[in-house]
Amino acid sequence: MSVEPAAGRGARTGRAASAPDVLADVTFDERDVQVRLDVAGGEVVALLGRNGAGKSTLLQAISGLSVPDEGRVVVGGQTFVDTAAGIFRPAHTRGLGVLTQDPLLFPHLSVAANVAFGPRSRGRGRRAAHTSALRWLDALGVADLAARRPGQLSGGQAQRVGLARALAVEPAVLLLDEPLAALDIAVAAQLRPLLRQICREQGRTTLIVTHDLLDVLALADRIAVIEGGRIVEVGTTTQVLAAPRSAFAARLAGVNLVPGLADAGPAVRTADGGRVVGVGDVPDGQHAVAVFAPSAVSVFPEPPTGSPRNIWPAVVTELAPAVAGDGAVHLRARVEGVGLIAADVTPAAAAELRLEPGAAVYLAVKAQEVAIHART
Ligand SMILES: Nc1ncnc2c1ncn2[C@@H]1O[C@H](COP(=O)(O)OP(=O)(O)OP(=O)(O)O)[C@@H](O)[C@H]1O
Repeated sequence: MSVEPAAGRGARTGRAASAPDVLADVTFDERDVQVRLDVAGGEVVALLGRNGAGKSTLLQAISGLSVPDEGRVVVGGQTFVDTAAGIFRPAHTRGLGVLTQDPLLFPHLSVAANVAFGPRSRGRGRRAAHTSALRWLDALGVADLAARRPGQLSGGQAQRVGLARALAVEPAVLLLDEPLAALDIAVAAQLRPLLRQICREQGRTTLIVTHDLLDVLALADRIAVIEGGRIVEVGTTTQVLAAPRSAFAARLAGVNLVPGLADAGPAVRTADGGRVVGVGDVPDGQHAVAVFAPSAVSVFPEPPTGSPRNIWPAVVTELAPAVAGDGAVHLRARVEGVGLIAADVTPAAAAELRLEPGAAVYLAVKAQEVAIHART
């Protein structure tokens, strides 16, 4: 897979860290949205929050699709919006790469013409724009679809074309609004590494709205959580997931995450000598994370017999009613070398196992229940 960097964009280290690449400080009265966010050059920020929180409104303020009642939007030193000074640059003059759930391709144009449209409207000649479109389609693995109409594409193909179109304008900033949400899991899993390469490995300043923990883990340097039109939590991905302060981040972090390096197994080897076996294809030695649900963890008083690949002695540290309120007991137990692991057990099992803080137990997790992903 090869995805070329857009001309003129530096690597992550290539930009001055002093000035933010994106500054948005905007208020929408009717929507009750008031947010301020800085994004540094080359940084990938994930915007999280429940439906209606204001994530898309923030992206629209930056892209020019919505006009704030008050505030400023400055990208790469250029003022796109300054309500006090009466400045508003229309969306098509901002040179940003935008991709939403639905790539909104022009149905009457071929795939190649859709991708060439941006460069054309920015003054490139027909031939140069076409050549650039083919280059981007090739980089995204869909060159063979150049002559098709959007109606002849699958969802995943259309999203690759949408990404090629967003990149063909050589955007200063990428704005991605749930780009994988409409795709089925297998197609999203194919596109995620491509997005990772485009955003992170090539150091493109990116804002991505997502509900998916896997997107956050694979792509984001920082997380900003929006609730009720306000940013309630901002931090590095590791900080927010390790110690979430907002309800949304806590729910997102409700899964077990074990970071480390990938090794054959496939498995994740932790810095403290622990190992979690799972399913995944992260190359050996790369940063990886093992992800599994508390419901996938079984608790035993003695080492279980049978097939689970992960069996760990553990000490219970905490018991609480499960967040879901379904009558299950939510337990945390410390596993040497692996860390704190959350497990859900039924109240009957909790009683039978005499689970209480300090109890010595064994945790078992089947390898098939553990997803191993590349990590930021
Ligand atoms: N075009 C619009 N005109 C008026 N109000 C709007 C408009 N679009 C969104 N809103 C309102 O603004 C608030 C924020 O909506 P927004 O679409 O930004 O949320 P979101 O976090 O992106 O949600 P979702 O995850 O559902 O896309 C909501 O109360 C919504 O009803």
